[in-house]
Amino acid sequence: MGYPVMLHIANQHVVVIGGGRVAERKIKGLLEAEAKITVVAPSATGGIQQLAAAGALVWRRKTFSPDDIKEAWMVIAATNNREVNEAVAAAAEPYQLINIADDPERSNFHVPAVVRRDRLTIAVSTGGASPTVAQQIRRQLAEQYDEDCGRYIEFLYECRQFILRNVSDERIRKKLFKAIAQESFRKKGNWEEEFHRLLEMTL
Ligand SMILES: C[C@@]1(CC(=O)O)C2=NC(=C\c3[nH]c(c(CCC(=O)O)c3CC(=O)O)Cc3[nH]c(c(CC(=O)O)c3CCC(=O)O)/C=C3\N/C(=C\2)[C@@H](CCC(=O)O)[C@]3(C)CC(=O)O)/[C@H]1CCC(=O)O
Ligand SMILES: NC(=O)c1ccc[n+]([C@@H]2O[C@H](COP(=O)([O-])OP(=O)(O)OC[C@H]3O[C@@H](n4cnc5c(N)ncnc54)[C@H](O)[C@@H]3O)[C@@H](O)[C@H]2O)c1
Repeated sequence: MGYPVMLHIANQHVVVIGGGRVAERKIKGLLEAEAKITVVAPSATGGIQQLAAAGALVWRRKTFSPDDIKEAWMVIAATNNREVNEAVAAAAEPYQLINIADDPERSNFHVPAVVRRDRLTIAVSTGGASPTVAQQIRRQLAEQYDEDCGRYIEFLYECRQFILRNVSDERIRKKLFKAIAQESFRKKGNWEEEFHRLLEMTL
C-alpha cells in the first residue's frame, strides 16, 4: 500500500529519460510543481521540443548513460525500451526517487492521476491496478470539484492567514476556521462580506 505525500519539488532537479508521450505527460505535471527538468532522449515529442525551445526545460539529445542521473533528486524512466528502463533503475542510488514507467516493482513511487484547483490537489491511485480507472475517477472528480471550488479554497487560504496573524485567542481561531469551512457558509457565495460579518460578531 502506497503512502501518499505532497512533495515540495520546486527547483529540485528531475531527470526524465525518454521523450515520448508518457514522458511529456509526466513533465507537464512536474512543471506545474516548478521542478527543474532535464530530458535525456535521442528524440522528443513536439511538445517537449517546444518546452526546450522556450527554456522551460533542458533537453539533452542523446541516449541514456548512468552519469545522466548522478545529480538527480528524482528520476523518471519512460523510454520505449525495457532494457534501457532497467538500466536506469540499476544506475539509481537507493536515496533517489525513481519511477520506471513500465516497471512499478522497481520504482519507489508512482504517479497518481491529479485534479488541481489552485491550492486544492486531489490525487487518485489504484495502486497500479488500472491507470485507466484512475483516469476515469479523476474525470468524475474534476466535474464535481469545479473552478469555483478552487476560488473558495483560495479564499479559505487568505482567511486562514488573516486569522493566524490577527486572532490570538485559540478558541476563537478554531471557531472561525470551522465556520468558514461549513457548506452553509460556502453556499452563501459572498464570502468576503460574510467573513467580515463573522469577524465583527465574534471579536
Ligand atoms: C494515472 C497516470 C498518471 C500519469 O502517468 O501521469 C498513470 N498512468 C496513466 C495513464 C495510462 N497508463 C497506461 C495507459 C494505457 C492503458 C492501460 O494500460 O491501462 C494509460 C491511459 C492513457 O495513456 O490514456 C499504461 C500503463 N501504466 C503503467 C503501466 C506499467 C504497469 O502497470 O506495469 C502501463 C502499461 C504499459 C505497457 O503497456 O507496457 C504504470 C503506471 N501508470 C501510473 C500512472 C502508475 C499507477 C497509477 C495508479 O496507481 O493507478 C504506474 C504504476 C507507474 C507510473 O507511471 O507512475 C496516467 C493517467 C493520467 C490522467 O489522465 O489523469
Ligand atoms: N506509466 C505510464 O503511465 C505508461 C503509460 C503508457 C505506456 N507506458 C510505458 O512507457 C513507455 C514509453 O511510452 P511512450 O508512449 O512515451 O513511448 P514513445 O515511443 O512515444 O517514446 C519513447 C521515447 O524513448 C526514447 N528513447 C528510446 N531509447 C532511449 C535511450 N536509450 N535513451 C534515452 N531515451 C530513449 C525515444 O527517443 C522516445 O523519446 C513504454 O515502454 C510503455 O510501456 C507507461
